[in-house]
Amino acid sequence: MSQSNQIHNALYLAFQRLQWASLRESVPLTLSETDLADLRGINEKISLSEVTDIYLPLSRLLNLNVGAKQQRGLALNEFLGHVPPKRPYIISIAGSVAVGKSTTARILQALLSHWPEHPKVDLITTDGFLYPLAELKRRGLLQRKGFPESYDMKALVEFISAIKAGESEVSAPIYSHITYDRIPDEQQWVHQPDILIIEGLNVLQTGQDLPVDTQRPFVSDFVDFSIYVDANENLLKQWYIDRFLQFRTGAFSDENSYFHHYSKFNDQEATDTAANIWDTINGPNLTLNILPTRERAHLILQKGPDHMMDQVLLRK
Ligand SMILES: Nc1ncnc2c1ncn2[C@@H]1O[C@H](COP(=O)(O)OP(=O)(O)O)[C@@H](O)[C@H]1O
Ligand SMILES: CC(C)(COP(=O)(O)O)[C@@H](O)C(=O)NCCC(=O)O
Repeated sequence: MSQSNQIHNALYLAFQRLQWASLRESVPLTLSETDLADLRGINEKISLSEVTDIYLPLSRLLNLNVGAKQQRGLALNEFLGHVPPKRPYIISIAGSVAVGKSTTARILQALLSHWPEHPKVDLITTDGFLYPLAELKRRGLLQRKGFPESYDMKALVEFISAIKAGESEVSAPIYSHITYDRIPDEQQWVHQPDILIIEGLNVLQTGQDLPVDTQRPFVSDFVDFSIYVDANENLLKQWYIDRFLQFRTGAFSDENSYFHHYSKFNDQEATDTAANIWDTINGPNLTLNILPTRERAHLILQKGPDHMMDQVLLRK
């Protein structure tokens, strides 16, 4: 069954792919060959029609929303009679492991930075706020990686709160998919961007899903526009396995890789291993903690086979 069947129709305007694509008509934005090459650098599998049909209308919608927010800021300035600090517009991107959150985030980062009103667009992933591997082991959470309790939510909320307060420099820890751990002694710095995109499976989670000591505020309190990237679980599992098979010949062959031993696996062994990780960790996390947050999003992007977006749902 398509997961879209479970979404509350009264909450969203639904656009089929072609209807959505037509909403870019008035976008004065065209992509040069260099821009396209940059997008290909993000993910060579991304098709040009996906960019023009889905991401350009989306960048137009986001640009309009950023503009509306900036106008409200001007009204507030006039009312208060002083100039407040520059506060970034915050966009969050949620969804399952392997749905394409980071690819979506990087495409949006590239497209949004073309608009002269907001050229500085930074991107943060919440993976950096996973507890370090040793701490996950100490807490017995190795099989619960990605679950709410595996993140240092307090630090994540402090981070986003500092960004929203307009602090001039804020840092976040960095995660490595190769070492499967936080990178020690390295930070990503954020210096008052016009827009911050924050991507992670937990960005729509609220108090009900989180440990008691981190119940309020939560990430979504600081977010201006939230996106959920959605797909049927059968596809997600397949995309997870495909990515795992690619990693086997790429990242896992690095001797520092946590999964280096998997690089010796044949196709069947690697497929079985990935399917097992999906069935025991990422699949249950999707059902228990990620999918229930979907209807909190302002926009839901629904993908079909080959990562083609077939429906877009926009909150009324
Ligand atoms: N639009 C797309 N077109 C084709 N492949 C994609 C697209 N988005 C993601 N992928 C592929 O799907 C897999 C998961 O994408 P990724 O962005 O790493 O997901 P996430 O950040 O949600 O875990 C990767 O192998 C990636 O190359
Ligand atoms: C780090 C993650 C929790 C987040 O994943 P992402 O959405 O960035 O792909 C995930 O990649 C993960 O490590 N899950 C645990 C099981 C596994 O896939 O190894």
